Amino acid sequence: MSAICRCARFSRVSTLKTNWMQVMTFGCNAHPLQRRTPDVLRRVRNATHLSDVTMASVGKSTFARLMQSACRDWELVAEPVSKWQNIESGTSKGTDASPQSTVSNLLQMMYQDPERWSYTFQTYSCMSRLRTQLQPPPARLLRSEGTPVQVYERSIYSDRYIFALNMFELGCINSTEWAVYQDWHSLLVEQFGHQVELEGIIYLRAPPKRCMERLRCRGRAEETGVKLEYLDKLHVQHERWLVEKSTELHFEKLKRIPVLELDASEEFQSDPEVQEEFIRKMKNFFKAL
Ligand SMILES: Nc1ncnc2c1ncn2[C@@H]1O[C@H](COP(=O)(O)OP(=O)(O)O)[C@@H](O)[C@H]1O
Ligand SMILES: Nc1nc2c(ncn2[C@H]2C[C@H](O)[C@@H](COP(=O)(O)O)O2)c(=O)[nH]1
Repeated sequence: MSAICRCARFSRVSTLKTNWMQVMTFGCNAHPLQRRTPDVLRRVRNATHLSDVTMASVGKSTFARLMQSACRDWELVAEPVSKWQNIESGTSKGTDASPQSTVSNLLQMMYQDPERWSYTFQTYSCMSRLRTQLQPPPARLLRSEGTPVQVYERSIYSDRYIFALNMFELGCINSTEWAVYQDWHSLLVEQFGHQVELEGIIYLRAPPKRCMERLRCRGRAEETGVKLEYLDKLHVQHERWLVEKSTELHFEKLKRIPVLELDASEEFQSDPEVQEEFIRKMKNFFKAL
């Protein structure tokens, strides 16, 4: 790492959301804007997936509000779900036809016909996560005198090691698609290097049944057909990766990344004591990175 990079160290965090887990990762970033500041910037991404991880509904957005109200230097970068729901394509059929535009809901297509659309969905979700991870931090964080942290809801790693892997194991992505996905994913990680590395992961852990209750409570139309078994599978993927450490990972730094586990089954939304405990744990975690 160059001297310039050293004096402008960034931490990136991403959250993974799978069934109800969220992950944040931190990493060192060498974005040009970041090089101009001597501050230590911590970026957090939450995935969690996973929220996803998605099944989602572990409470990422709720957690994000808590984080941001706790500290001005902490920012959670949301996942572009609305982009997945509104993909605009221009169509121009024949010379006389005036150009028309169609809007597709890829999230809905993926849930309605996962065998047909999962690979397409993972290419688009991964691309949108990569784009998010490559964005420079906002000026407010760059100017901060404190220890800024950016947390991403999910990362390109939860895309691969939670969702895409899960879809492959469910048979919704075939072995050819899986090989192609892994090939370009590894190339992207290698090419973008430090810009996509994470320094830590925050795992918002909750039982799939609790996530299912929250998912129903949220009432997103595309998710009406989501079954508890699907959330169970996402939960297992999170546990394998973040707790049992049995998922086969392909990136050295990711194998050694620190993980902060928070019990998201608690009603942290309305309990100030639980909120304070979360904040204390996060502060200690960020400090130790
Ligand atoms: N800790 C919590 N306790 C109780 N309800 C929660 C909690 N976290 C989230 N919820 C509720 O669950 C639903 C989904 O939460 P949300 O934060 O939107 O999930 P996500 O962003 O992970 O998809 C919302 O209706 C929210 O009010
Ligand atoms: N198949 C995939 N589904 C995904 C992925 N990322 C998110 N999702 C789903 C999960 C939810 O239904 C919705 C948004 O989730 P939140 O938990 O963030 O609200 O999208 C993915 O990579 N693959």
